[in-house]
Amino acid sequence: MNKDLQQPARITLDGVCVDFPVFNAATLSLKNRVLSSMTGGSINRAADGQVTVRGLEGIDLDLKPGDRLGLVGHNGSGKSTLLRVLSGIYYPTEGTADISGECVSLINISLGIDPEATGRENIRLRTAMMGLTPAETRARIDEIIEFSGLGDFIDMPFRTYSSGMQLRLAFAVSTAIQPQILVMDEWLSTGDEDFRVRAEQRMQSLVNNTDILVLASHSRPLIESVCNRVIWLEHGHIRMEGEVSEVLAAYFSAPTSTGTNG
Ligand SMILES: Nc1ncnc2c1ncn2[C@@H]1O[C@H](COP(=O)(O)OP(=O)(O)OP(=O)(O)O)[C@@H](O)[C@H]1O
Repeated sequence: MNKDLQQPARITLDGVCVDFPVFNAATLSLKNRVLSSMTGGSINRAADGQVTVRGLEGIDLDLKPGDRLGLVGHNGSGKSTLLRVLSGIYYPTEGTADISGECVSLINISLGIDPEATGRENIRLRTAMMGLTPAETRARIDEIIEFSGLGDFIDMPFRTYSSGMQLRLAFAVSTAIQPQILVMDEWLSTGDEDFRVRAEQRMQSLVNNTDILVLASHSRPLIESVCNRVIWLEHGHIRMEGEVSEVLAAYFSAPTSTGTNG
């Protein structure tokens, strides 16, 4: 989309809750409250017996251009669920999520890949999933193929690729557009030395030029290097929010059931 026509990016969550119904939990004893452990959301049983896991509870969030938000928290604290709400994959069970701006999620870059289709066909599939029109894809496809370095293999079925070649294609297409909002859970780095250098530059450029970044990670150095604000999630709630150094210091020094954080 023409940058001049774009609305400023904005993310506003108001009281967002996400519940997951669990259909085969009939024998689950709820006497042992899950909150006694450090991991996971709360497990609840409704009057009709339906068991649900509450992945997120009462999340309020307001992100504007310039915000680089890091998400930390134990396993099961709700980081991936929140990233999926921000990517439009999950809708809140309660509350509202208003997300304005082109969003690219790098949570699962191999999502939607068809192993029987060729690399070129998979580029078209993936760019369509990312919201590009056929004309926008045509304008970018040569660059994506060039970046992937797959040469003539681009017209071979994806299933014939080595695992490194598969990742090259998935990376090249997933990072082909500069979004206003970038959602990710790891710093993507893949391929042999030459590809890794180019992938690193491309990731850095995406992160530098996105209006809003949301990054969930267990890596303290990664969050420290790219974020300017951090939320600590615990059992689906926001336990602490604020400056990077302040929140990370509290999170990494907090006692845990395993004696270690991250
Ligand atoms: N599809 C699902 N069905 C049922 N419960 C789910 C589902 N997805 C997530 N949950 C639950 O929601 C809670 C939050 O999970 P989530 O994956 O968001 O945690 P996380 O912080 O990303 O964890 P990790 O660090 O292990 O990746 C957990 O209690 C999890 O069991």
